[in-house]
Amino acid sequence: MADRYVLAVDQGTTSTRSLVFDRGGRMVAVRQREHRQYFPRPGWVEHDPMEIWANTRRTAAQVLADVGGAGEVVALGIANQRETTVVWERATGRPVLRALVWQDTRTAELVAELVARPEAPLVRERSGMATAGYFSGPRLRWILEHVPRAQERAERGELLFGTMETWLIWNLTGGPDGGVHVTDVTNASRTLLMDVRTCRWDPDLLAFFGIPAAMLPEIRPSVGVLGVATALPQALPITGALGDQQAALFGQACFAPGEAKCTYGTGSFLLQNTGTELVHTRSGSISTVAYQLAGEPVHYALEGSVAVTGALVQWLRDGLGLIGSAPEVETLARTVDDNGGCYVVPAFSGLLAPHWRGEARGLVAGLTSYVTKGHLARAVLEATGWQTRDVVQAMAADSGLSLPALRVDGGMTTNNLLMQFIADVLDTPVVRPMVGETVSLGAAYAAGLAVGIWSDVEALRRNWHRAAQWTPSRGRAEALDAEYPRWERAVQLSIAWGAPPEPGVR
Ligand SMILES: Nc1ncnc2c1ncn2[C@@H]1O[C@H](COP(=O)(O)OP(=O)(O)O)[C@@H](O)[C@H]1O
Ligand SMILES: O=P(O)(O)OC[C@H](O)CO
Repeated sequence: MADRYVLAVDQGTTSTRSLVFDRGGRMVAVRQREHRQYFPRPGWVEHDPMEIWANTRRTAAQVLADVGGAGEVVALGIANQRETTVVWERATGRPVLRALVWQDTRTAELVAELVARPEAPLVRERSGMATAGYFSGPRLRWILEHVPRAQERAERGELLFGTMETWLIWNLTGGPDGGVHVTDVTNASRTLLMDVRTCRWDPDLLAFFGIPAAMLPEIRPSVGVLGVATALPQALPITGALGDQQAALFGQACFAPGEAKCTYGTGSFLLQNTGTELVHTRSGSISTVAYQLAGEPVHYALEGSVAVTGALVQWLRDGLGLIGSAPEVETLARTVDDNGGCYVVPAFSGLLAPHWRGEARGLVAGLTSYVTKGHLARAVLEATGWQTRDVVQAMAADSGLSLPALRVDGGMTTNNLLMQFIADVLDTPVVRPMVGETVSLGAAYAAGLAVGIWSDVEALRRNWHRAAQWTPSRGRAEALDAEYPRWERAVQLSIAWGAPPEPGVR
């Protein structure tokens, strides 16, 4: 009998990848296409949804051809960049403007107005999230205010809203000709419009943001039938969809409360499974949906989202020209023994968790003539470690859960110096699995579970194998504990720097 395979689409911030996995969780084919990044104004970041749809269709068709007759591809799972917001015409499938990407900061003023309203605490209570421009709700509000007649057209049901998985599923299942308008519950949890306890659109939140219910997709479990993709060379049931960071949690087999992963890429996203009980957050982490299997209760996670980690290394390379490639940051950092008293806070577009201060701006603190580019490189890497500690502390305060180990993935995890620093600064072992493609693997797992490729999550757990581990160095945690207040002070300075000056102060 031919092997049974699963197709996964990983629709990310910079590219779209289609991958095919076998039952052992091994990747047997992969195709990738980058899409253009549009920066029409400072702080604005846009993608062309039509380009992303074309890339999805093309890469998926390519991998299906690549595996050819070798095995039978039986299901499709989707993982996507989260919070990126698309609005399109139901009748034509044409987006009303380009997608507003999760990194886009144009809603800053709008968010400040919303936060000042007396009903604002409702947002955290109901959605589990912070009222921040990072999430989709404010972007959708912005679109309805700025695209001519969008509000009235949305109210009449002529316009549809979706995050990337919704947009892709609608197109895959027929677009204007009967496309299915659905979202998975993890993506819906990032909109600020869903009650995180009931997992339904919340009328009070819709009223708060002024969003017409007629434009919203139906919320569905992450694992279960979402539709049939008829727009591919082979019709395939779409049986899994997850936001990419939740997909990485799934692909890392973090199914038990306390198990956690952090994906270290352009930004970093630490998610810790908290089980089927919702955790109320007060310390700056957010309560998000981890996943839901059809017919089963929702599993929740706490999340610490950090906007800039690998992007700071890119800045060292492209902005300052101090290194020629990202891996060179480790060589440069190893030319010195410590940070020389230097701290870099990469608040390029404000700070996300646990501070949620959109106005913060980046800074380099502690400069003396002693500091060299080696110290700066070390401070750049340490910024990722310190930010990880910030979010882990907030999550521990919110959940009371300990962190026995941190599973890691993403481009920065090839940096041994950084991974050791993270193990030391958290005083926790850091482990990396054999399969680094955790996002797409998670999407494949979700889709494959629904069609019986894997019997249950325990079968997925057995596929997880450790490739590398970093253990805390003896005595280092105490030294870093003592140093941590300096980092915290640098963060406070970066927030103060971005705040409007007090009246009378020049
Ligand atoms: N050896 C390294 N040390 C530090 N940072 C690295 C290293 N290799 C890659 N990076 C950073 O990792 C990021 C790319 O990781 P990736 O997981 O591909 O990110 P994304 O999925 O967000 O595009 C880049 O920001 C790059 O600067
Ligand atoms: O596409 P990525 O990997 O940059 O992930 C983006 C996150 O989903 C944003 O919340």
